[in-house]
Amino acid sequence: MTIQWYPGHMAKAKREAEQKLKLVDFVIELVDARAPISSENPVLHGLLQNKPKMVVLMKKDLADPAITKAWLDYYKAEGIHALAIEANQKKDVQLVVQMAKDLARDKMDKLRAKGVRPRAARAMILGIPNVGKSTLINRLANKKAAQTGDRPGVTQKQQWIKVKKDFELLDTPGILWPKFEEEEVGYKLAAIGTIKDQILPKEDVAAYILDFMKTNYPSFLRERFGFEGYDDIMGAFEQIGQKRGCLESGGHVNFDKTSDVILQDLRNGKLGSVSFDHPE
Ligand SMILES: Nc1nc2c(ncn2[C@@H]2O[C@H](COP(=O)(O)OP(=O)(O)OP(=O)(O)O)[C@@H](O)[C@H]2O)c(=O)[nH]1
Repeated sequence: MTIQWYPGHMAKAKREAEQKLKLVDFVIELVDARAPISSENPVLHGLLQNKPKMVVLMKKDLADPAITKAWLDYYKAEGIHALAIEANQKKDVQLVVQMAKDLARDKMDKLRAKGVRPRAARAMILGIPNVGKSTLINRLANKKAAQTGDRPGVTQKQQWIKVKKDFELLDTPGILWPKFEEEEVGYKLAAIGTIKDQILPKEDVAAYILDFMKTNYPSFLRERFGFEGYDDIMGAFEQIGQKRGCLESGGHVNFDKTSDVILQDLRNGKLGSVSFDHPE
């Protein structure tokens, strides 16, 4: 889904998320493993008040494994429940269920302590566009999972997916906007495909990726495009365009097509497992 985030849309998304939040015991916040800080929503922390959350770093298959591990260590040190997954790996999805059950158990214990009969803990998935919300909901709602029927929501009926006996998930995610404030964050989000290609010029995003790779992953550049370093970015585009056949009549390199090649190669992992945010 592509959304242009105007202030009115942001206010509406925030209102909807707030309404859904009232219905749940804890939140599953999805971020992109390649940029866990840049892909956080800026206001979620405030919306949660003291509601427990777990963080799922999605698309770990596309991220640098060493940096993902550093992120998990960081979250652990901060006392935040977090794990990294590849949505197509069943065992990874089971880890999400397990961690959610642990959070649910806390809730159940609190209810029991108050003398209230425990009920299934309810959670919702929240995150910025394209982070993998629908994919994870579908994986958690495997065929055996039953719908538990309608329960009154605030403005509409909400459907709950019974993932486990003691853990139910709201079947629609909360969608919040990405960060826009810092230019570099914008480039990172555009690089991983989280904000629309129209928002930042494609060639600028492709140039950002090449510069980032030159500094952080030069060997991946060599493996994919046949060179490591370069002095001028135009020369790098020329080489890639020539190598990948992004040519116009007269044999000139087409920079627009070359940008597409760079963006696609990064987004589908062909440039290697690349992380844009570091915990420090
Ligand atoms: N490589 C990889 N791709 C994933 C993973 N999880 C989701 N995706 C892909 O990411 C893209 C976006 O996933 P969605 O589930 O549609 O994301 P969403 O957050 O629901 O997106 P919106 O509807 O825009 O809010 C899809 O192409 C998914 O196949 C993952 O773990 N690894």
